[in-house]
Amino acid sequence: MSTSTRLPSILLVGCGKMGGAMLDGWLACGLPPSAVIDRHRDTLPAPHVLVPSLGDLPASFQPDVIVLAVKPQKADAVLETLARRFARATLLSVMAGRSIASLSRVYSQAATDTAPVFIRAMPNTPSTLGAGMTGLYASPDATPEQKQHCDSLMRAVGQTVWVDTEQQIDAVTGISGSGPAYVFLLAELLEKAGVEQGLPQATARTLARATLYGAGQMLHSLPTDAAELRRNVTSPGGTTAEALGVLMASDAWPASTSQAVAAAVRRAGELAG
Ligand SMILES: NC(=O)C1=CN([C@@H]2O[C@H](COP(=O)(O)OP(=O)(O)OC[C@H]3O[C@@H](n4cnc5c(N)ncnc54)[C@H](OP(=O)(O)O)[C@@H]3O)[C@@H](O)[C@H]2O)C=CC1
Ligand SMILES: O=C(O)[C@@H]1CCC=N1
Repeated sequence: MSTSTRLPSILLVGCGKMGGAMLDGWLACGLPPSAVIDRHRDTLPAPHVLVPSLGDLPASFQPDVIVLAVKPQKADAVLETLARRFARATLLSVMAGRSIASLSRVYSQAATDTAPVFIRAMPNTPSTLGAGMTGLYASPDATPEQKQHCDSLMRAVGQTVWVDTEQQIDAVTGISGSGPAYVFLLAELLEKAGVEQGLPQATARTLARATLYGAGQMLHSLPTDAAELRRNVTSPGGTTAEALGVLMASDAWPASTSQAVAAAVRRAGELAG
């Protein structure tokens, strides 16, 4: 997905699986001159700056938005360094769980006279293809311009939805942040089941992946309820009904999906800090 809105310049701290996925999408959308702190990448296309640590940043560099994409457990050291360098900053955190209160506390303790504004985003890795889904929450002191900057960044790599409470970001994490992993697990399990039914592995893999792609395309392109799309596959007395009878038994998918999402949301709460 592309955007006609001009993207803000960024300082990206943490360029692993999620930071890297977003960066790929932003570079494809004409990111203005920005900087990335990363110890693994060798190059970044001009005019962007790649440095191994915050201390190596050009002194004059002032991004519109600082994107925090390190692990929640590693945030404090990063925030302490940032606070000493950027007194006024818009910080977009994609970290699961870490609350704005805990991030603000670390920032303010590290340097006095700071006025950071935190916005939380929960993206997902399909952002790398412009097919991301991001939930966003802004602290009440965020200005419309700061929110717009963060929204345009995340819309450049997919869809965005704003939520009303910070707690709801944890629910977003359990559904769409972690969600691609659930889908990839289904691909793995379908492939395995195909092999169990006598198909060559490569054939089972193609069938599983193409089926998830096709079904995903239908969900993306059609306004039809998922339940109706499911019923359209399910002939009375046919094969799908037999399979769904297994999957939809109360102790199978319905319960395990709810429990899995609840476990993710609970873990996000534990990471709040
Ligand atoms: N993966 C996902 O699908 C999603 C992840 N997130 C969130 O994104 C964040 C990152 O997760 P993920 O990308 O999976 O993790 P990764 O471990 O892949 O990426 C984190 C990156 O941050 C780097 N890093 C650590 N400390 C610093 C530092 N001081 N300065 C610069 N870079 C640093 C790490 O480098 P090194 O290895 O050298 O330590 C690593 O490259 C997490 O907070 C997670 O909650 C959110 C949504 C989805
Ligand atoms: O597993 C995690 O904690 C991160 C957040 C959502 C997806 N990956």
